[in-house]
Amino acid sequence: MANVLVTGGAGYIGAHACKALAQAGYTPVVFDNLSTGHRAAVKFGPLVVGDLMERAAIDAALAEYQPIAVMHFAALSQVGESMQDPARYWRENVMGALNLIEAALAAGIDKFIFSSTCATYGDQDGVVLDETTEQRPINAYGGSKLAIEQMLRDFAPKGLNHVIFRYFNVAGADPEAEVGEAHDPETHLVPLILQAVAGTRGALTIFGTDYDTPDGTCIRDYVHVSDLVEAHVAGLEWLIAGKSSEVFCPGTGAGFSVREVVAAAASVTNGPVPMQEGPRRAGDAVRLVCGSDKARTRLGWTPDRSTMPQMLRDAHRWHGSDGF
Ligand SMILES: NC(=O)c1ccc[n+]([C@@H]2O[C@H](COP(=O)([O-])OP(=O)(O)OC[C@H]3O[C@@H](n4cnc5c(N)ncnc54)[C@H](O)[C@@H]3O)[C@@H](O)[C@H]2O)c1
Ligand SMILES: O=c1ccn([C@@H]2O[C@H](COP(=O)(O)OP(=O)(O)O[C@H]3O[C@H](CO)[C@H](O)[C@H](O)[C@H]3O)[C@@H](O)[C@H]2O)c(=O)[nH]1
Repeated sequence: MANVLVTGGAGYIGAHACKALAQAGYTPVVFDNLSTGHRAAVKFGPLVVGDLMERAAIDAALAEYQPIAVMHFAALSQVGESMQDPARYWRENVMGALNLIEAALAAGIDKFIFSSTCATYGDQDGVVLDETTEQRPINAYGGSKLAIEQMLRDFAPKGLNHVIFRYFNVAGADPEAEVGEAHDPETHLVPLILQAVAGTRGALTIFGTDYDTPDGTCIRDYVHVSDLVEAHVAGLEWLIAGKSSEVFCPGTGAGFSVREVVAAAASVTNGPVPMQEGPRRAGDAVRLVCGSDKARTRLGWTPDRSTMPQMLRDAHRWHGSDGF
């Protein structure tokens, strides 16, 4: 079975990608410093504990496992933290990616799949976001991801073919609850709602109820993590087939407000969601919804688990399990 190096494979999305890769017949080799990931999340192949800031550690992993491709999930990824400490985001995200890209090229790898984000668009309310939308990030997290996208375009002529996925909001968990979302601190809406329902944390605070939306709360495009990682396997097979470097926005085109997610969670969990209304969170865009079918039409991707009840049910099942 061919090896694929999965940086960040001990984290939320990377661990799901490892399961999808294993199911598709690849061996996922995780490279992770365990800063936000979990050793117990690495279930589908070997784990190399290493840091992308150390080029020699990447070289050693590539020499030992000889992967055919790299999936690069590892990153610092909190918008608020990136506004507090931009230097760390520029240093670790950008330098880590540069080390990885140079090491991959030196090892003769020509396929690279990268986790980018709709945070590269900045706050463009009223604009339907797709692969052609101008990118104007408003924080160091989005800026660092945009820099890595540019880096990949600059290195393509050297022979590194790439697929860039600009994610919107990722939610849910493996339907078999083998892996799931476990961040500490948690900042994402769905796990915070489920923790509020379970009583493992206080009431959910809705960040802003005076936005220019039908119910006053922010709107996001949520994709099921298992659908998202299937897009990555399709992206890998796209590159294996010798197709061109591409950007895809794997969103669903459906927008849900915070209140709509809370109401759906109350229905799925059969319980009220303890909540309170609070002020807006700095840096939140009003509406981030994907306006493209490119991933469906070109990759043949069908995000059929990405209904709000399904994402909430799978996340709820995972949160009710023993976790990692
Ligand atoms: N979760 C989302 O909704 C979302 C949305 C858009 C983009 N993304 C992107 O998807 C990727 C994965 O996100 P996630 O939610 O799974 O995050 P996560 O924090 O759960 O996983 C990141 C993993 O990378 C590892 N890591 C971080 N820095 C490292 C380094 N220098 N060297 C080696 N390993 C390192 C961490 O230990 C962790 O296991 C990130 O690149 C993130 O920016 C996530
Ligand atoms: O306690 C909370 C947490 C979140 N929200 C709201 O719920 C929505 C979703 O918030 P998340 O924090 O779950 O997700 P974001 O939309 O902020 O972040 C996502 O998009 C970002 C880009 O804007 C990054 O890519 C990030 O990694 C990704 O999770 C937002 O309107 C937010 O204000 C609340 O009301 N209360």
